[in-house]
Amino acid sequence: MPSCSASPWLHRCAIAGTAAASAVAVLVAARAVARRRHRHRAAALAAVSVPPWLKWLEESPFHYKVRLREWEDEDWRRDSGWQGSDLIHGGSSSAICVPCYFYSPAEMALKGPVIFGRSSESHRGFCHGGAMTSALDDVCGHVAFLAAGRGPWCGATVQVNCKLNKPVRSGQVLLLEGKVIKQDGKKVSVQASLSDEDGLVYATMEGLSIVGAKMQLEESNLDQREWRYDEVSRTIFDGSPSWHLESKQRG
Ligand SMILES: CCCCCCCC(=O)SCCNC(=O)CCNC(=O)[C@H](O)C(C)(C)COP(=O)(O)OP(=O)(O)OC[C@H]1O[C@@H](n2cnc3c(N)ncnc32)[C@H](O)[C@@H]1OP(=O)(O)O
Repeated sequence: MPSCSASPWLHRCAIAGTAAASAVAVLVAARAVARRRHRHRAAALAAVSVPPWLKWLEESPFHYKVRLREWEDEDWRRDSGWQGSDLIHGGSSSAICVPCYFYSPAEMALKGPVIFGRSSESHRGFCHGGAMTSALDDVCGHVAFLAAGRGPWCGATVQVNCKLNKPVRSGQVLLLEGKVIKQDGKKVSVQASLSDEDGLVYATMEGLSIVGAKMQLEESNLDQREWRYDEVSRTIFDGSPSWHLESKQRG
């Protein structure tokens, strides 16, 4: 290091260089933290993944696993304008947790396990009817977006008419299924159900979702995303090119 008194200019350069190096170090550390958080989140989702009786969904040649970046990447989610965690796709600590969805284009049907967590409880040991309805609402929206072929969040669920047939125990894992039965312009009619391993039906829904609706006052690239199908991994991604590639590399 040159003498400071001998060369104030060199001294300033050295300080600037040190500051730049620190900034780079902070950036690298922040990236590492983000990557670690991402891995933890993916591990948390994997930990609550598909129960043995629904493993066939992972192996089915007719189904594609659906991956939305906002379900998996908390940092990206926060930086992209989301303000909280997803009611349904927020991971194992959620009251209602769908760890993954599988879509069959041929059937226009979306299926996935749903875990009603301890905080979904209402009456002693049983889960809240609103929790069952929320799960059905979620599948109604997402199956409509997939079947309409546009992209994620291209509309909303506007009707969920549910029939709650049997009480669901808090902690219970059920199969959540939604199927498009009709599309009339922007209106997509969906039938959905919650059933268990033995085929017992706990709830059914006749729902309506609207597609091609403007959901944000100011639209951004996020609202223009399209579904991307990856035939090798049998996955549907949310269409952000970098996310698609990064996810493929990670497997
Ligand atoms: C975002 C979804 C993610 C999926 C998983 C999560 C599910 C959700 O929680 S979604 C969030 C909860 N839902 C909402 O907040 C929806 C609130 N509603 C809305 O914002 C608006 O109704 C919106 C934007 C969806 C539709 O508005 P807009 O694009 O102006 O549609 P609009 O022209 O009024 O209606 C289109 C058609 O749908 C019909 N329609 C609209 N709402 C309803 C309704 N509730 N019931 C029956 N029909 C309806 C209209 O009658 C019209 O029919 P037609 O074409 O025959 O005349």
